[in-house]
Amino acid sequence: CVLKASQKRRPLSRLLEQLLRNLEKRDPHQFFAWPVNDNFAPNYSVIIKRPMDFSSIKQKIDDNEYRSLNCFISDFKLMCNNAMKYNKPGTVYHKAAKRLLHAGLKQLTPAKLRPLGDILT
Ligand SMILES: COc1ccc(OC)c(-c2cc(C(C)=O)n3cccnc23)c1
Repeated sequence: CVLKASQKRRPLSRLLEQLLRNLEKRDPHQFFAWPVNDNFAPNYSVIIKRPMDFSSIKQKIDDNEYRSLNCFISDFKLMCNNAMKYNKPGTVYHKAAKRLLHAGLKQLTPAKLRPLGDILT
């Protein structure tokens, strides 16, 4: 069937959704799935000025807020760096963030992205 204009996803959005799904697989405990709650993380909103999580990234994709792949990658790095800033080294969250950042950036190298064609140009 022919998709209505409203159902057509922009090529960049379709790519970012695919990349997001692959990144989420590297967060098996879903520590990064939702915004961190101050009730579980004392003073989180005081220490972390720009919170970020996978659900917020998904919302930004759906709202067409990402104008480029680099903006998407910046939010992914922000999310991981927030966790490495708030949580002390050696904690489960700091270690999970470090692993996620490392694994995620390996998925986002030009060599890995090139097969996706000139969608990025
Ligand atoms: C233990 O189960 C959960 C469930 C959801 C969480 O964040 C969405 C977190 C969580 C995630 C984080 C992060 C990412 O810093 N965190 C920091 C302190 C206390 N809890 C958390 C933990």
